[in-house]
Amino acid sequence: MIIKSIYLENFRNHNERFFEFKDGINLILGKNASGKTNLLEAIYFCLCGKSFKSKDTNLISFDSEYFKLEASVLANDVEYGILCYVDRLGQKRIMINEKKINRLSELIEKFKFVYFEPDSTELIKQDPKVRRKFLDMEVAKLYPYMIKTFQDYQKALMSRNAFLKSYDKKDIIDVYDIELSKLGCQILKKREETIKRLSEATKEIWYKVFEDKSTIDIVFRPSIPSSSEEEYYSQLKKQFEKDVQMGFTTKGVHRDDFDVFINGQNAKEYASEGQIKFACIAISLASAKLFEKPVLLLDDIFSELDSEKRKNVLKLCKDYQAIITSADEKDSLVKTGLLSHDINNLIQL
Ligand SMILES: Nc1ncnc2c1ncn2[C@@H]1O[C@H](COP(=O)(O)OP(=O)(O)OP(=O)(O)O)[C@@H](O)[C@H]1O
Repeated sequence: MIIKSIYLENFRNHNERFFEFKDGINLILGKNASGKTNLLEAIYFCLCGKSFKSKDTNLISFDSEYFKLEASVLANDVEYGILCYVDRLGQKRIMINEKKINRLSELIEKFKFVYFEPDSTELIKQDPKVRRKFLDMEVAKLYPYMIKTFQDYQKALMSRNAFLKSYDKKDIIDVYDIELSKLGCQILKKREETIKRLSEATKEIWYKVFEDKSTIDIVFRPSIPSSSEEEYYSQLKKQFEKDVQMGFTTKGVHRDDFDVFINGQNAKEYASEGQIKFACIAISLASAKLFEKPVLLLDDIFSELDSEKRKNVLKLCKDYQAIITSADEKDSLVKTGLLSHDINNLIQL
């Protein structure tokens, strides 16, 4: 897949800008606060219909009433024109080839991308919610039909929790337990599969980029480890008294987590900041291997990497279209030899 160009109108600090990209490595250089992250956010918005961090109206330039994005994308040999429009009243319109889309999942079905942000280290350091969100995004990109399963599970969970708070008849809760077991098991299976593939790919990347003898493993921690709906259901049932006491569902896929181990030690507890950053880079690049030629959106990936590691990252990126931002001065990149390394397009903001 290739992003050929994007036009931004009143999107954050970009009032009217047009950017063209090439296949291979596109390096965007610019000073702090020049709008590099905002440009990646605009591309991200076009590819999945939302921002990675902000609500839609916050993306409108401070002094404007709306933002508009127009991206030209080539995916599976088909040309797509994506138009996104949001105004201050929160009205939102997303069109692909002049046809309004009904579900955001239509975007995720067509366009595959990987996004690395400087805050990606939160993936390891933060609470399980962040990891579940990341994992479910990976699952959704691999199996777009799972988006509906996630939504249905959330609805069933909320209904069960509401019922637990005002519980009086045990038999009614069974309806929710059956539904949660069915959906929960589907989610569990897909998360397990995805973690397995991600872990294998991460090991490969880790070795290629960091070229040392340390090891990395990703280990899934399901809240209800089970291989069938019946087993899931009976474990859910076992928690029933506790759930009534607590007033919410204490076990299920909404409490799943995964851990990252470096040299057999849990990274969250023992890894250095540098190791955590490397692990997150490796996981992001590994995610790219799960799809067929996704676009890589890599924000500030070079900071804290020495020149050897930067070159290794670039080597891995050159098989994709990668849009990489950096606050480094062009001269300093020339000095480290980075710019002689297959940069296909250099954009100075
Ligand atoms: N809605 C908005 N309207 C106008 N400007 C905005 C809006 N939201 C953010 N900005 C501005 O965008 C600028 C930040 O842009 P961005 O985060 O893309 O910078 P950057 O080039 O990635 O910087 P750094 O190298 O420091 O990460 C800030 O000056 C911020 O005030």
